[in-house]
Amino acid sequence: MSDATTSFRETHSEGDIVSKAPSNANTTNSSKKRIKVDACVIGAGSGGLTAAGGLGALGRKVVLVEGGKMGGDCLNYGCVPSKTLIASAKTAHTMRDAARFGITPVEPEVQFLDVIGRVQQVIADLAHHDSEERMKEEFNVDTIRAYARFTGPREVTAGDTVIEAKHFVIATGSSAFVPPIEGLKEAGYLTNESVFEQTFQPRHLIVLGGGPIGMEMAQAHRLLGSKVTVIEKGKIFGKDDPELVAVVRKRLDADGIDILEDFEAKKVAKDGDTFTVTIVHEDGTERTVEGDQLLVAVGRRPNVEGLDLEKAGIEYSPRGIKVDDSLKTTNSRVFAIGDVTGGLQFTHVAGYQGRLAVKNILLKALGGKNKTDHVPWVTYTEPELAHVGLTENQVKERGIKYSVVRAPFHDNDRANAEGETDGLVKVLVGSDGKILGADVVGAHAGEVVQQFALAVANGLKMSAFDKMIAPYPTLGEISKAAADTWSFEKLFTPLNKAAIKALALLD
Ligand SMILES: Cc1cc2nc3c(=O)[nH]c(=O)nc-3n(C[C@H](O)[C@H](O)[C@H](O)COP(=O)(O)OP(=O)(O)OC[C@H]3O[C@@H](n4cnc5c(N)ncnc54)[C@H](O)[C@@H]3O)c2cc1C
Ligand SMILES: NC(=O)c1ccc[n+]([C@@H]2O[C@H](COP(=O)([O-])OP(=O)(O)OC[C@H]3O[C@@H](n4cnc5c(N)ncnc54)[C@H](O)[C@@H]3O)[C@@H](O)[C@H]2O)c1
Repeated sequence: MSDATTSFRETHSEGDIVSKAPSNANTTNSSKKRIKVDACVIGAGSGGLTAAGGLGALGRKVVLVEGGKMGGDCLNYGCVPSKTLIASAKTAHTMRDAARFGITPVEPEVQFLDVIGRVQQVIADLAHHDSEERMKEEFNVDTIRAYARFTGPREVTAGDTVIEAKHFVIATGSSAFVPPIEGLKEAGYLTNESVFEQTFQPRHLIVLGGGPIGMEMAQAHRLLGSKVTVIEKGKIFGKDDPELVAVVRKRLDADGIDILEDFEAKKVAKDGDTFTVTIVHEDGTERTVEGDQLLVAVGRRPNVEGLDLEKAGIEYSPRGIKVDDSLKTTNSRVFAIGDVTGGLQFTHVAGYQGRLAVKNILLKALGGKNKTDHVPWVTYTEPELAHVGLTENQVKERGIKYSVVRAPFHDNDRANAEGETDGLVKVLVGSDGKILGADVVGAHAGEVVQQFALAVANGLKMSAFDKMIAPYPTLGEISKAAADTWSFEKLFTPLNKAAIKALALLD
């Protein structure tokens, strides 16, 4: 696949699942235009753009169908706007926090609407990358702007076009899950689709859910000056290592975010501008939280509604479309990738699966298998929280023998110079020295974890760091420090020490 292709932005009951696809099942197909293509990709988000671009670049006749905005969640309602909002929040924090650098601190005057304006501008600046024009010019991919639904095992209808294709790739992503809480619908709420288009700065933002979306948005709003309360039914950052989560928690507490763990929302009421959320602790105690805005971030649901998957014999559940390890659905001509499969929901995973689907369509059995043991993820709070490979729980569940190596940020010269000493690298090492997984918390953890992402993806051992010279002074040296600690412990066993002593005597 071309480099250009790989450079795409990897790119509501049980509750309400808001289908992005309007139901148009009653329209007949006889009056519609019919086209025949090699491949039809449904959804122009991180996964779909990558798959369509790859197939197009390799000479296939491809049609891409997008019902909403080109670029999907990542560009419009996810990664890009969230990281842009966080950038403004960090700037505000730096101004307040300047005293420790010998600079008079100032309380920033946050122009919230300008902050939101910048968010929308950054989206607009990047939109060309995921545009119909670029798809056509660079990859010879035609785009149809309509919601798609299956009208047969090898046929999709989108707007006034019936598409027959040898292969289909479903990449329709996911939507915010809205839990069935009494009064929530009536009160109204923000999701990831509306939080970046707010028209006023919340005085007190209540965030439902302490996962990555909830925590990134909670800290960003707090640093921009809003009061913030997080209501989490379990523990915040439940998928990450608690030892490292504690480091982020210390900072969130210092920022003044009110975090209520083991609390579930029972009822929401709105009176004028005020939301009152009644919450119940797992021990049964009840209390209320009042605020002027409410963000629902309690997880995602795959966009399977409205696709008429039954007509193509594609099995699915509310948790996603069923795929095998080649990403094939129960219809052997149809692949599914990204959030809609209900697996790890990250842009880089959607991109990875997009490339894999291309390989499997073109090379069939010679393609490749979907693997997740080497997938990294980063949550962009301050400090950042990053992970790659197996988690400690997974290592334990699999009965793998392992040891743990730690290297703290406070021993690193650059971290001290930058005033960023709260952090830790924690590496899980197999008995053969193989790097099984790594967690990093601290400034730029998302960059620091990349050395381990390379190592885990390539099955490298800790000894691979021996030959590496890390430039001084960098945060990357912390990874090398962890490897040095491991090598030192392995090398200087009592037996080896005795041998070295004996050799020294011979000298
Ligand atoms: C607030 C937030 C922050 C995030 N931050 C990060 C981050 O920092 N890093 C990271 O890796 N991930 C992040 N994610 C996750 C990331 O956005 C998703 O994992 C990624 O966008 C999934 O890509 P996808 O291609 O599967 O789906 P999407 O990008 O959502 O694309 C799906 C597309 O399909 C279209 N569609 C749906 N149904 C139909 C239909 N029937 N017909 C035609 N088109 C249809 C939709 O309109 C959409 O454009 C974040 C998510 C959110 C919500
Ligand atoms: N930096 C990143 O890469 C990034 C950022 C944001 C989102 N994402 C992706 O998007 C996905 C979805 O993020 P998310 O934060 O919405 O989901 P999540 O599933 O990761 O977290 C949701 C949280 O809400 C809690 N919860 C569930 N029901 C609740 C209720 N009724 N009341 C209170 N709390 C409740 C859960 O215990 C959980 O901690 C992530 O898993 C991730 O894959 C990635």
